[in-house]
Amino acid sequence: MRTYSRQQRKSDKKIALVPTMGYLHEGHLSLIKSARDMASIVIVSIYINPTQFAQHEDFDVYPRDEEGDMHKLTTLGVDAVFIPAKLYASAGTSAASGDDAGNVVGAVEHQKGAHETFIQVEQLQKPLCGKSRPHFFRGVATVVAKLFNIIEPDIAIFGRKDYQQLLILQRMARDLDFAVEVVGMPIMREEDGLAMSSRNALLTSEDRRKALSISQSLQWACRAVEERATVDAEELHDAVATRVSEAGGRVDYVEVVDASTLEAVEDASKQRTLIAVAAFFGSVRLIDNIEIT
Ligand SMILES: Nc1ncnc2c1ncn2[C@@H]1O[C@H](COP(=O)(O)OP(=O)(O)OP(=O)(O)O)[C@@H](O)[C@H]1O
Ligand SMILES: CC(C)(CO)[C@@H](O)C(=O)[O-]
Ligand code: BAL
Repeated sequence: MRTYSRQQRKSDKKIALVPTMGYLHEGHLSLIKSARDMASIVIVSIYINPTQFAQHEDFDVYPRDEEGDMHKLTTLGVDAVFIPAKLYASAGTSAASGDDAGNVVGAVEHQKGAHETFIQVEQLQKPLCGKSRPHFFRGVATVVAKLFNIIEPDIAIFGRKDYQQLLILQRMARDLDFAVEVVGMPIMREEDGLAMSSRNALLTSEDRRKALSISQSLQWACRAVEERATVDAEELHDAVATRVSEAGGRVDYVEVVDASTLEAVEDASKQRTLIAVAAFFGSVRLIDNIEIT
């Protein structure tokens, strides 16, 4: 992979990377189309990264369709697809592969003599998804750093659906001087408003209908702030959480935060505000968010 991308660099080609976990939908394809506008070489990676899944999470059932993905990518005319068999295997079952308490958290395969280095973006990884998935962002940052080192792209493109992930990767690139511009793109939605996600394929049709409560309540909250019906973060939190749980979702979190720092705010009209939701429908965990400017 590195040989290919270095050849492109030698002929002064600008390289854009779109990292994914496959099972591609229109959200991914929109990132790839933007990549095409920004660079002359577009590389897509597909890797279901075990280090970002806890052992109890859905690594084994995560949707996969390599043939379908390759068909979509060929139709879009991407220049290269990187599908590594294995990017990360952890060296041990002690603190090297565990959380602060020394527990093993990733679904990663443990192999003697394998990897033991991780990247952590200390503060930004703590709130929102970091609370219920403490292993998650360390796994993401480590594997994305490896992709950056292998491919050496000029630009890397991520979706704003995974908003905290985007902020963390921007911070990692800045803090560690990666020569990569980390760019965020808008959330693509189904016609009825549901944020596109590979995991939507795991929803029953009834849960698919219930899951609409996420985007609908976020839209409602955004209007409420814009119309000054309510700007109080606690009220917004309670209203969104109630709507999602009354629809049958199990709320993981609803957070009303400063969109740059992810710190809690009191008044949603005072700064660029992010309202972010994670909720389970059946065993499927979905995330979505809305930015209020
Ligand atoms: N609806 C969407 N709109 C824009 N970008 C998206 C959307 N869904 C995912 N992405 C982006 O695509 C990239 C790859 O994400 P990934 O392969 O995990 O897809 P996903 O649909 O988010 O899957 P999951 O169901 O695991 O959340 C990430 O940068 C992610 O933010
Ligand atoms: C960025 C990523 C490809 C890292 O594994 C993943 O978290 C994703 O698909 O959003
Ligand atoms: N896009 C998020 C990947 C994950 O939830 O593991």
